[in-house]
Amino acid sequence: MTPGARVAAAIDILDAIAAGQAAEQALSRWARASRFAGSKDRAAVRDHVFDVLRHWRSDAARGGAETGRARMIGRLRAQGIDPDTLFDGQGHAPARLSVAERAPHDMPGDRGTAWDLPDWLVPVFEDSLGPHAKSQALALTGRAPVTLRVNLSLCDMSKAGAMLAQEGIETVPNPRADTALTVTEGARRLRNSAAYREGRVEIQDASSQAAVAALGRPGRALDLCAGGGGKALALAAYGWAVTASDIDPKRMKDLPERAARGRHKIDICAAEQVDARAPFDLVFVDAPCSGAGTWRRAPEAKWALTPARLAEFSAMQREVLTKAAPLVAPGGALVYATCSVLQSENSKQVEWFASQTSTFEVERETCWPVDEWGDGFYSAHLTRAD
Ligand SMILES: C[S@@+](CC[C@H](N)C(=O)[O-])C[C@H]1O[C@@H](n2cnc3c(N)ncnc32)[C@H](O)[C@@H]1O
Repeated sequence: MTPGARVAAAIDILDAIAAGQAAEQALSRWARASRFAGSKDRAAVRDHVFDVLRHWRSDAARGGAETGRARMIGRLRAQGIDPDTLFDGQGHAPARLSVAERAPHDMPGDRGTAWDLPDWLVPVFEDSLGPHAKSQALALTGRAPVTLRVNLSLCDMSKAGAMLAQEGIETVPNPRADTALTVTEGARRLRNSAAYREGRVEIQDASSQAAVAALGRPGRALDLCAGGGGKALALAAYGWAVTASDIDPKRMKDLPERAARGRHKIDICAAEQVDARAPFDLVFVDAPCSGAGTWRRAPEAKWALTPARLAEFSAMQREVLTKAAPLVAPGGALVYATCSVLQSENSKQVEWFASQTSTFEVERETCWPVDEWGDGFYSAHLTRAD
C-alpha cells in the first residue's frame, strides 16, 4: 500500500469508529477485507487510527470537521506533514483537499480541545493533578512504551536482553522497576520470540511491576481482582504463593496458559471459594477503574467515560475494598491499586476506607506518572494492625 492508501484506509476505519464500532473491531474488519495489506501496512494503518483516537478533539479542530477525513488532515498538520503530499487522489490515496479544507483552521482556545479531554474531565484532572494536570493530559496523547517484565525466577536481566537482541528485539533497562525492559525496536516480533514463548519475559507495564516489587518478604497472597493475571504472575515470580480470583471468571481465561509459560503454580479460585482460603499475608486489590493512567493504550475509554460511569467505578472500588479487608491475616497487608491518575479513585477511596475501619493503617501511597517509562498507576499499602 502507498502511504496515501494507508491514510485512506485509516479514514474509513475512523468513520466506522465514529459511527459506533469499537476500534479493534473496525480494524479487524478492515484487515479481513484487505488481504492485500501486509503486516507493515496493517501496523501503519493502526498507528494512524490510534494516533487520531488519542487526539480525537484537537485533530477535528485542526482538520475543520468531525469526520475521519478531517481528523486525518488535522493529524498530519499536527505532525508537521503537509496533507497535500498524501491527499493527492492518485491510486487509492484520498481525494485532493478542497479549497475549504485547505483554509487554515484556528484551534479553539478551550482546554478540553488543547488537552484532548472531554470538557467535564478538565476540572477533574486539575483537582487530581494540580500543576501536572496539563502535562499528564498531554502525556496521555502520546504512544505508550512496550515494556517487558523479566521473569527473575527463570532468567536474569542481561540474559533476557541478550536473548531478545538475538531475535532483533532491542531493549533498554527501564528505571521504574528492576525487572523492567523497554522495547526500543522489534516489538512486533515479541510474541514469536523464544524469550516470550519460554516465559522468560512477559508483557507488563513498568508501573505495575514497580507496585508489585515493593511488597516485601513473600508469603501467601490473594490477587482478588486477577483479570488476565498480570499482578498474580508478577507476585509468583517474586516467590509469593498466589491465589487468583475474579468476580468474572471469564476474565481469567488466559491465566492458566500464562502461568504455564512462566512455570508458575497459581491457585485459580472461584469468587465464592475465596473466604475458605483466607486469611492471606497479602491481599492485592487491582481495582476496576477508569483506566485513566492507560488511555494511551485504550484511547476510546477516555472519550467514553462519563461522570455516571466514574461514580459506578467508585462504588465498585468501595465494594471490593470492603470484601478484601476480612481476608487479610493479622499483621498482613492490603494493597489497593488502580491504573488511574484520578484522586477520586485513588487517595479519596483509601481515605474513605480508613474512615470505615480502625483495623488498617495506611503505610504509604505511591503514584507513578504517565511518561516515557510507564503508565499512570497508584498503589496504597495498608497493614492490618491486630
Ligand atoms: C483492573 S482489572 C484487573 C487487571 C489484572 N489484575 C491484571 O493485572 O491484568 C479489574 C478486575 O476486577 C474485577 N472485579 C470487579 N469487581 C470485583 C469484585 N467485587 N470482586 C472481585 N473482582 C472484581 C473485574 O472483573 C476485573 O477483571
